[in-house]
Amino acid sequence: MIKDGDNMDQSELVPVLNIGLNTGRYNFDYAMAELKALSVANNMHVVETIVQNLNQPVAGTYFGTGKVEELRDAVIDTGAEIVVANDELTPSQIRNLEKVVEVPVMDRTGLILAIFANRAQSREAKLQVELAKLQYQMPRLHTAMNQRLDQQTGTSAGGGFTNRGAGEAQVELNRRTIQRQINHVRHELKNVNKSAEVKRQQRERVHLPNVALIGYTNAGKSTIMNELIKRFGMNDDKQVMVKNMLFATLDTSVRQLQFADAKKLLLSDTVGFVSQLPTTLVEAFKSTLYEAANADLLVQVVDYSSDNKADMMATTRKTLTEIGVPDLPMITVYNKADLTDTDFPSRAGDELIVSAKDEASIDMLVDVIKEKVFTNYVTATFLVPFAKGDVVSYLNDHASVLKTDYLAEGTQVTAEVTTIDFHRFEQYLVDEVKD
Ligand SMILES: Nc1nc2c(ncn2[C@@H]2O[C@H](COP(=O)(O)OP(=O)(O)OP(=O)(O)O)[C@@H](O)[C@H]2O)c(=O)[nH]1
Ligand SMILES: [Mg+2]
Repeated sequence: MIKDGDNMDQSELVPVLNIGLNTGRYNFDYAMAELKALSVANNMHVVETIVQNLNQPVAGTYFGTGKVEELRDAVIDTGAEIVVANDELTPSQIRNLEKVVEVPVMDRTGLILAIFANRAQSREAKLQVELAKLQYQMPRLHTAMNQRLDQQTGTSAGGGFTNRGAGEAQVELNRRTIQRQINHVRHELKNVNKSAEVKRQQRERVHLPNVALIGYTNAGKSTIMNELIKRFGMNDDKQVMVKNMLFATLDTSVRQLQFADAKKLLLSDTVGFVSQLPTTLVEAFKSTLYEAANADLLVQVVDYSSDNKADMMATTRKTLTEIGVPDLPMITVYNKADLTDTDFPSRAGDELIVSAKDEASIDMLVDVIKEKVFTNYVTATFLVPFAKGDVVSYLNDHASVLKTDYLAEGTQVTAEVTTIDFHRFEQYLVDEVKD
């Protein structure tokens, strides 16, 4: 089930009309339900949906002539202020439709871009979305929606350009303005990337395993992240935002978790995927999903209660490939089992059926994650001279210490350590107990 927003005051939402072309795609109904949820995520309220069965879009107008007239009448009857199409439209289809319906026409790509532009938080995400939006606007300078998108997201370009009927000279001027802005944003991004890169390198130096929650939007990634932070996070760790809305998360958050046996890992919550992700946004995803691309383990979260979970998993796989995430070890977490009749928690190999709010489910998930990432541990005994107190405190902080004895020669510590730490402290080794 896709939800469309929690208790929003409809009067503050823009009335829109959704349109879609049913070309016989087997998941068409789901795609339309998702378009509605995306519209709501962009502060819109869907007053009507009109679909047409056609093998392919009409080149000039998307819908056939009769249907376009029906659409115009429906816009008048319902007071819809925008028409939102389920597919990516050509610039001329948008212009021709706008001429008839006399309200701005937006396509699925424009809608996703607008949501991202409104939600992006970090400077890097904002710049990536701005870049994607400028690239999308470039060939669509003639459309009314372009102007609206611009006003809505308050781009630095300011309003003013793109009026229908604007002269060619004006359009050319605007094109050059956009090109300059694209260059500027690209330049800014390089600087931001540098500082993000420094932070990443710092994290890498800590040598902690990196686990990333990934998957389709609204699957419950952030909810699972918060349950894990609640139980295993550091004291000052903030929770991440959970919302019953598509694209609640647009930036990656990384938190450190520590378990009772002192083992630690880094957990990242990432932006959710959606079908028909605009190609201009793939770049933006690439940089925000750096954490996923460099993870030791991917935890794919799937809404088990959705009839469309197979498609969502296929889209997730496809998007991971598109953004260049390599084939990493992955477990699959079928979430929201509480909304189904299936017993949970349960596990079959690398697949779990859980509910994020259920304690036993989180325990099972933690067990599987630990089993996957803490594989290179050895139990060893080190005799550390008293002068090397920092080594003992390091072991206390980073390893599961099983036994400590104060001997005449120094502190003797038996601990479970990573193979990296094992080699680091090999000089103090007394006895390696087992693998
Ligand atoms: N019933 C039920 N609801 C859940 C469960 N897990 C998450 N939810 C709800 O599903 C909605 C989406 O959860 P999020 O954690 O924001 O989903 P997300 O995968 O982070 O979504 P994006 O950030 O948009 O990619 C919220 O309303 C959650 O409360 C679950 O196990 N059972
Ligand atoms: Mg989220």
